[in-house]
Amino acid sequence: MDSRSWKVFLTGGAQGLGKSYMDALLAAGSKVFFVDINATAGESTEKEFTQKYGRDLVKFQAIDCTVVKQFEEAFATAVSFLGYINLMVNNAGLMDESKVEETIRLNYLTVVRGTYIAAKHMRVDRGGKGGRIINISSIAGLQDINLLPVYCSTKHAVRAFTSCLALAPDIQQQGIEYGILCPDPAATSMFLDVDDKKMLYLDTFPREIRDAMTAPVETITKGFMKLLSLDEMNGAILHTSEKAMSFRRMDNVDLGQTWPPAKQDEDNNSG
Ligand SMILES: NC(=O)C1=CN([C@@H]2O[C@H](COP(=O)(O)OP(=O)(O)OC[C@H]3O[C@@H](n4cnc5c(N)ncnc54)[C@H](O)[C@@H]3O)[C@@H](O)[C@H]2O)C=CC1
Ligand SMILES: CCCCC/C=C\C=C\C(=O)C/C=C\C/C=C\CCCC(=O)O
Repeated sequence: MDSRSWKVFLTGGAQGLGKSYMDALLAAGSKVFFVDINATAGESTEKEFTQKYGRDLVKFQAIDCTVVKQFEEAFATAVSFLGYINLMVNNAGLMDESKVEETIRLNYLTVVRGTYIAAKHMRVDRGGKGGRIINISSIAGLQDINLLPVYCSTKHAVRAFTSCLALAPDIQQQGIEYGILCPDPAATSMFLDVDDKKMLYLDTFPREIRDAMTAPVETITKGFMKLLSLDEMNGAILHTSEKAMSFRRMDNVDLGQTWPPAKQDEDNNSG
């Protein structure tokens, strides 16, 4: 567990993984402002955490994160509540292959927007106090998963975007560190409510296999807290599964001028 106390802005915290990250952050002494489009679930989570940790430590606002004005205004309200923000968690996400625009808008454009809003506030070289930005990608941001072409590409985009920011030449002056969490499938509504519109070729993915590879929410939260506990987090990509967690680096394999690749090259490149 990280010993620092954080002033946190988190998106999509009403339920699922975001709620669990907040629970761990609050238990470790942090103060959290969270937003979610689901007002009923958000208010219920706020009530639960207020009773558990105290009224001054957690605040919820119902917004649609894809609406830039709502996002900016909620961030400003969060700064008033917290004093400043030194941890931004872009967590809200959607997995539904039948909703192409909505998925790209929430999973990618909104993460870009949220990252820039937080970075503007945090940058030490522009009068801020510095901080960390953790963007939630997925195993689908590390591998090509044929069941989820749209979702998968948004998670690759989140991972690539965040890695690019971590490589900025003025990163030290910014005083910001960028990290990426890549969870395996986890037992949230995203997993429990999956159907053959949300995921392609679902019939090729038997229920027993799905269940066997799905991690408890607590396991993914341990990964989140591990990432946050690093003395130097900038550029870290942490994959967290039911069995293990491991840091990742993206490699680009040169296959030469022959296509299709030899069987051995294909196998070496299949993750
Ligand atoms: N559950 C899983 O297997 C995995 C999830 N992830 C990622 O983790 C993140 C959280 O996922 P879960 O907790 O599983 O999902 P979830 O569906 O349980 O929670 C997502 C939350 O985002 C909120 N949300 C949706 N649209 C919104 C909007 N426009 N504005 C504000 N809030 C909005 C929902 O109301 C919900 O509370 C997502 O980015 C997801 O892609 C990554 C890997 C695995
Ligand atoms: C077993 C998963 C079924 C439903 C998953 C629900 C939500 C998952 C969200 C993710 O971000 C995880 C992404 C992909 C999971 C799907 C398949 C994993 C296949 C992994 C592999 O081929 O190695």
